[in-house]
Amino acid sequence: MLEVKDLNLIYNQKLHVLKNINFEVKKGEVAGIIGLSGAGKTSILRSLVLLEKPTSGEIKLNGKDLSKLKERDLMIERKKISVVFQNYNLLSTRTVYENIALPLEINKEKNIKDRVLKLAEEVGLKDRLDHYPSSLSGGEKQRTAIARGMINNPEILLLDEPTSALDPNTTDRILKLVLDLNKKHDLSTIIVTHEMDVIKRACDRVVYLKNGEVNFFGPVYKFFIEKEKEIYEEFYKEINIDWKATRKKSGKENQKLIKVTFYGDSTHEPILDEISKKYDVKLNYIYGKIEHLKLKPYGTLIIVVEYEDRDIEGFMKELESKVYKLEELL
Ligand SMILES: Nc1ncnc2c1ncn2[C@@H]1O[C@H](COP(=O)(O)OP(=O)(O)OP(=O)(O)O)[C@@H](O)[C@H]1O
Repeated sequence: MLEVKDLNLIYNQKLHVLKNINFEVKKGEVAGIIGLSGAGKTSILRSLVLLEKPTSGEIKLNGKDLSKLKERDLMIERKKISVVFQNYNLLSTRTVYENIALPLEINKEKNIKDRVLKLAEEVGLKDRLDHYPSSLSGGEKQRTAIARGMINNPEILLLDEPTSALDPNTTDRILKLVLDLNKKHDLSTIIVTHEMDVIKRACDRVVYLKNGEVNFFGPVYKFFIEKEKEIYEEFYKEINIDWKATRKKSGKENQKLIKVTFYGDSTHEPILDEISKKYDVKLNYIYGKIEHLKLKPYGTLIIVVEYEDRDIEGFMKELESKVYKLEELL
């Protein structure tokens, strides 16, 4: 439904911030756009709704290239994409009710009260409708901004850093709300974030932006499995394991250092235990973790295999056939 093709954005004819960006978002999908500060996330978000006119490339919504539309047609198509900005952009002189109703008032639409009340109930703001933004918590402000974004039944909801200003419990509740709305309305949702956890817990596919380029675009599980080392080094420096030291320590004869990746149901099965017994090899676990993604878990283990005179080739072959990925690190 949304296709971004060879998108380029150059600010002031010199700063090339978005370089040949390609990705798509399907109907009902939750896509995440992640990158470190300065990677170009906000620039993409602004380009998607033509607040920034792309220097070249296409932004196709249901086959129509928004960047080529005339002002009037663009206004019509633009209404199908709602943006919830990071600072909420709520009007301080209007109550929660009046903030949510604003887009309907501007369009002089009917049944405003019914629609606002229904949505307020859905997002959990029924008891806050006559409050002003200054008396709302961060989570309530975010709910109000999301409700206002949803009031026109958009086809795409674009959320800019929806949880970066919230505590962990409120983050949980806002992500749950976003996923509930996504399911109930079969709504395509794009979340711009710098938090890996948001990608893990809420997204189906991810666009990983690095220095204005798409470094990865694909399913979230593939992203974490294939880009693991890179993203751990970039985003979680403090828990990165010392690969060099690990390699050195295990560099003896009749030993292999392997990395095993599981995905889905096999993550919780005793595969290694069974195969190691069958081939009578000894396993020394150096590092392990299980991550819970939106749909299925994935796990990584780093193991030293001690094999003496055992059939190590048979062991490796059988293990490879039963796990998502097997790598020999040494
Ligand atoms: N309107 C603008 N004019 C000129 N340069 C800009 C403009 N907006 C952003 N930039 C520059 O473009 C680059 C990408 O910025 P952008 O805000 O898109 O990144 P970001 O990934 O959203 O970062 P952050 O997470 O810090 O918000 C930065 O070098 C920034 O200084």
